[in-house]
Amino acid sequence: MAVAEVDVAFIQEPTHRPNPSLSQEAQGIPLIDLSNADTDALVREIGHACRQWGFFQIINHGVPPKSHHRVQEVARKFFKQSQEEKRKVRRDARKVMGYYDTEHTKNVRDWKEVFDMTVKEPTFAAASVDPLDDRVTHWENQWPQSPTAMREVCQEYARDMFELAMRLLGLIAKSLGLPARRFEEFFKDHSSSLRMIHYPPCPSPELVLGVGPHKDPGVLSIVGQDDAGGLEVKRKSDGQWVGVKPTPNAYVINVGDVLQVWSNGEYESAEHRVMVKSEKERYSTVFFLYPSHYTTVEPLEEVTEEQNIPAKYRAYNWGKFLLTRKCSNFKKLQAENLQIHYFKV
Ligand SMILES: O=C(O)CCC(=O)C(=O)O
Ligand SMILES: [Fe+2]
Repeated sequence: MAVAEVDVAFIQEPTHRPNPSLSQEAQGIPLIDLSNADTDALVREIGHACRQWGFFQIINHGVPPKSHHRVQEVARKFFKQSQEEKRKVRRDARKVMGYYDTEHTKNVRDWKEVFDMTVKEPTFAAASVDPLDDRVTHWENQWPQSPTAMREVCQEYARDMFELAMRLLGLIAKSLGLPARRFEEFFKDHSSSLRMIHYPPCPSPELVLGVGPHKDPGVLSIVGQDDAGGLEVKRKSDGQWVGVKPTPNAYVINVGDVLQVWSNGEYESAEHRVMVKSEKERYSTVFFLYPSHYTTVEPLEEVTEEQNIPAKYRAYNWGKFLLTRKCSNFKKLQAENLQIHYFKV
């Protein structure tokens, strides 16, 4: 029986199990052409996509296709190596970047292996989750011996992604009626990271998930996927899971929790998950845009006080939040990990 083939740690609760045979690719997930010379129209499109979906694809974004191909190629070479080789750059409680294959989303193990790198080197970070402890530490990357090009290829790709993320954020700021550079102050010592993910084929794709249902905690995420498919977003209008169609040379953008708080809920982070397949493996690359660790995340005055709208979220410290989440993704806990709704007023 198929159940016996996957470890029980991977098995989702019946209500969270995917339905690979019924999965439909959504009509209507916005596809936005970033080369549109009509900036006002572009800003309106972005605003609409953030409001209706919190999820959209972009094309003609200016990042050369070669940049994504190269990073996918090094990822493939890296993940093809033996477990022993990969574990030489294994992430642990002290070294938070590197290889990792036992991550849990909401306490169920994901059917995936990842390699994480921090973008700014070094990256300043909170030293502990204790709110009274104001010590700062820094995160560094670990690089494998092979493939030798991995470091350079990833660093270059991360630079491209950061530039693209800041450009998108400029358009998003405008769509909220703010100056294009309104958010820049939060990224002086940004704590963004880049993650390469490999989803191996799975004998029981109907019982597990590559990544369980979740919302991304940061500002926004940029996903580069291959042609395998499997990424699904929960449609806000009816709560239905719908597939995000792999589109050549496109990136998938999703709104994270920080943007939800900054916009005082005007834009909402979208819940998403990844299904796996029995025959086909999948590779993806995700850039997570995160502010400086010392950022106090709270609804912007321009969208609350100045418009007489009460703040819907309490302020919180980004560095503590990120570290708390990182620690909880590390192992199976007895309780739900820290979620943004805890900060709802
Ligand atoms: O692999 C993907 O397409 C998305 C992964 C994801 O949602 C995440 O790592 O937060
Ligand atoms: Fe995600």
